[in-house]
Amino acid sequence: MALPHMEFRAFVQALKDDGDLVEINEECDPNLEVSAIIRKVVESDERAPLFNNLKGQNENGLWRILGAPNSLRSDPRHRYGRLARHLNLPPTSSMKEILDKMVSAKTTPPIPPKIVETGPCKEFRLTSDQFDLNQLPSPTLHQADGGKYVQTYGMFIVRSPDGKWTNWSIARAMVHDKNHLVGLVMLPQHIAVIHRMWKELGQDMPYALAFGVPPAAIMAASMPLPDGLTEAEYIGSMVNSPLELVKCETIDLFVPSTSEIVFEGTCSVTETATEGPFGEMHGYVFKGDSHFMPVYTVNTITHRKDAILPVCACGRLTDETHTMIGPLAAAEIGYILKSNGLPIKEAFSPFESQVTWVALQVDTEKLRAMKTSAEAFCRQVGDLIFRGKPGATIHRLLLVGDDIDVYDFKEVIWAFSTRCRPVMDEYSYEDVPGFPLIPYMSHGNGPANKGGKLVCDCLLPVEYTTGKNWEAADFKESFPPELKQKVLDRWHSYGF
Ligand SMILES: Cc1cc2c3c(c1C)C(C)(C)C[C@H]1C=C(c4ccccc4)[C@]4(C(=O)NC(=O)N=C4N2C[C@H](O)[C@H](O)[C@H](O)COP(=O)(O)O)N31
Ligand SMILES: [K+]
Repeated sequence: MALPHMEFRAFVQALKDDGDLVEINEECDPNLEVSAIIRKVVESDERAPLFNNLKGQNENGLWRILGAPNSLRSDPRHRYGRLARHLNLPPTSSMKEILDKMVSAKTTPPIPPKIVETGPCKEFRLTSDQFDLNQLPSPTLHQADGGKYVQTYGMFIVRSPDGKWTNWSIARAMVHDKNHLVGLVMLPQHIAVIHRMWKELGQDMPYALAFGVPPAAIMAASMPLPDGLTEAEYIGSMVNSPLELVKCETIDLFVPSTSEIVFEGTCSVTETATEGPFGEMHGYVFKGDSHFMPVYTVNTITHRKDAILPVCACGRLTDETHTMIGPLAAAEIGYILKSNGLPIKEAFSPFESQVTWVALQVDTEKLRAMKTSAEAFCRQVGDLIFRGKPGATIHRLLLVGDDIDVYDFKEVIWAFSTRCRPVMDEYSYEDVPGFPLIPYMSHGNGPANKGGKLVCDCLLPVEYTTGKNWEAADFKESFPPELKQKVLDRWHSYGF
């Protein structure tokens, strides 16, 4: 078996070896029961549930379900252990180490994938008359959802008509009928950009949808990497070995050879159907909130024996939409600011902001050397991020000083609450694309797709000129080191 970050089945075994898996062998109903269990798991950072016995499985065990594939662990020492296992990092890794790994391939040469003849994803093959997506255990995730969201943690593979750019990404999709899905295809996402290219040609877009791909791949699929970048090469470079891909049966695309399940077909550039509502990443499902979205035809399914479908039952904290979408966008945002020469040290999207904020730690010594004003600096940051794709889902950028750990929300909210004067220290952006999935946008008072963004300056004026002129009234900063050491040494003998 390959390493956990390179093969999904090995990843599931690694969770089991970590004591981070609960195997449920009694029959569970994919209609809400499975999702209710996953919801309870992710709301309490419980171990990942593997449902081995689903109502509706076919004779070859298609399919089982792994819930909460990339959510949090309750032990603070292994909080991000499931994410770390996606990247072959130690389970004690911090979020900083995980995100640094995700940007590490920006400065190393791409490693193209290796094409192999066949692989485990080819063990079984079903043509469209041999399966019915409504009979298979496609899960209903929230009672008000508009359909069975079978696709929440699989990877769409689509390629530009000229063949130069192959994009891997996660985008949701629900069962439309026996052999069709309908899925969210929305700009500025690359799947929508490429869909438009095919639409201009008047040709339906070939796609593959691979479930249970190498965990390192699904991480990059969820990251807003630059336009035109082929994730397969990026991931190869990130893990320092070529990904093994195998050709699809019916279309000219390639999928990871160890994928658990592969759907193949074409995404219509003309036919749409109602998609949604869906219990989304910000924690809401609005009844009747559906839109017309493209229809995907599923021509062929190939899969492993007893294949596992990974499922993200998204909504309120803390699931994959929070551990991945916000932090991975923050990693890209931090990289963009640094590569434009701005004095940014760390970038993170706090879960408590429902990943609508990114906190940016500023190197204030370098900031002072810039001899800039708060307004000029904040506008520089806002213009770079709010007018680009990686910032699409973020509505507040918080600039904080060296003393604030952006990975610790208590620190971030302290700086925001005490150093950013409402209105005066906030720089608004109403003329940039907005993120229509946030309720104050989709169901708010203003336009759903435009504006509603702020750069919040949580740096006090002295941090721009002469530097921090205060001490925090806390144990760390308000006592001489030798006294602190004495207190720590004697903590237990005092009686604590
Ligand atoms: C990890 C994860 C990511 C996403 C989603 C989900 C999970 C679990 C589910 C649970 C299915 C919920 C929705 C929520 C989704 C969503 C929709 C729009 C914006 C953000 C999220 C959405 C979706 O339906 N449509 C979409 O276009 N992008 C999604 N992303 C983000 C997307 O994978 C990243 O943005 C990535 O960077 C794409 O690649 P590229 O285009 O940059 O190359 N999808
Ligand atoms: K991507």
